[in-house]
Amino acid sequence: MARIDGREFDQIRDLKITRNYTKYAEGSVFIEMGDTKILCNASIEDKVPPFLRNTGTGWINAEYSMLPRSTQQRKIRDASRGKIDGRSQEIQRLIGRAIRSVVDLDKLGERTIWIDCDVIQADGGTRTASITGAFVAVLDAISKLHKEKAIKHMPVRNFVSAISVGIVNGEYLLDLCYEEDSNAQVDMNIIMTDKGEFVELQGTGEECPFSRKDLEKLLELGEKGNKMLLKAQREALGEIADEILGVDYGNDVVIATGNAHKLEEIGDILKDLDYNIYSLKDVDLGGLEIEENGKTFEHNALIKAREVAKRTKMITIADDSGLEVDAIGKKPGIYSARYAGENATDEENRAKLLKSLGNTPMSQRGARFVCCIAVVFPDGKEFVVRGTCEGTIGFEEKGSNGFGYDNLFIVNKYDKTFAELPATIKNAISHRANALQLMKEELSRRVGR
Ligand SMILES: O=c1nc[nH]c2c1ncn2[C@H]1C[C@H](O)[C@@H](COP(=O)(O)OP(=O)(O)OP(=O)(O)O)O1
Ligand SMILES: [Mg+2]
Repeated sequence: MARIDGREFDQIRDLKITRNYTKYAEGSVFIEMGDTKILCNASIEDKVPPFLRNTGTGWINAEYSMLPRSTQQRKIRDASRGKIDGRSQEIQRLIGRAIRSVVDLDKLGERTIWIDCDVIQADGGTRTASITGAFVAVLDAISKLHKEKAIKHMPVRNFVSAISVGIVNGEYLLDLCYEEDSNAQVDMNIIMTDKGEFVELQGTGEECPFSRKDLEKLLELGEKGNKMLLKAQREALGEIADEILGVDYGNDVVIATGNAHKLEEIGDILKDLDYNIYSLKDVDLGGLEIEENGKTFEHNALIKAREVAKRTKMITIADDSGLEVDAIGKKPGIYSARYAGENATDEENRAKLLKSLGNTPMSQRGARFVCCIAVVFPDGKEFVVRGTCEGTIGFEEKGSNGFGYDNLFIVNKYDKTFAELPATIKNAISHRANALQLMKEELSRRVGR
């Protein structure tokens, strides 16, 4: 059955978030969701309620109110009635809880943030839109404090938003307008963070109890809706959002290596990160030759990543790696690929290594693989990490897996060469695995995934 405003069952209403709507409040947001329109102001007061005095901890309090003519029939002002009704009371406590759930009150210091949500026009979903708008206002207000250095560390951990879902005439619907809300058999408010976690669920089957399956369907819709709200909040906040969510560099990553084995190992370790992974072959940069003229693994990795990032405008990952053998002064080091000459094959390089070590006894054939991974972002930001793996250089080649010096490198932990071990083990303990683990941690800090 078609919805009264022609939306799909999983479509939210037109959403508009306007920041700096009024001029006095530290954070002022006007949120419009279809015909629901709410002014959400966040004000900062330099004191806290008595129970928090001298604790260094802050507080967030919310008030919610509907203007007399926000509804179809005029509603008497709270002030004229002399008290706020139970519904408003319940809603304002919900808003307070939702916003507090994503803010570190300790880091806020002894301050109170007052959230005022005033409904200008109500067409369903006012409590959820209040939360979505109030979060933006609060983040704006807190960012100001942070910018002025009144607070040291950003107290906002996550984004939070809220949306309604329900079952109307037997259909699961996202973002109910008033008409739908008042005909709903089940209605539910779903408050979530950007991490996809739930902050609060308010579901009632007053008209008709609902099943576990119904609940799952509703949660799925709620998740979808909150994702759209998050996107709108992020767009409205611009750079301020990046501080909390990480920068959104898109989903494309290119691995800048001419080495098919590295490509496979790196791709394997990154596959759970939800990126589209491209290789140099996919991006076609002509016969690009990058001169690895750095003096360290770190520098060479950066040289490769920078060049490819500049040309592809994608997040670029490059690896520079090699073998350090202690008995020969950490050679071949950064020259590992060209140890036996500029276009040397792996075989030639290994032969040269065995020759240079000669009869050096096992106890003095200690070595380590080193891997530096550089990540360069489209905006030029970059970082580099290093991973190592300790071992010993054997007297002869053993095993047929892997590449490069693998069949000469006996891993201490297994007493077998990398070429004798299955890829699953190598990819769990190698220098590259260790570097990639560090890379993943730093990457997720920066891009928020
Ligand atoms: O897990 C490994 N197992 C065996 N050997 C390894 C490994 N990791 C690096 N290696 C050796 C191969 C090459 O001799 C040198 C890397 O040189 P390096 O310039 O970083 O790589 P590359 O020229 O093959 O590819 P590219 O620069 O396009 O990424 O170290
Ligand atoms: Mg190379």
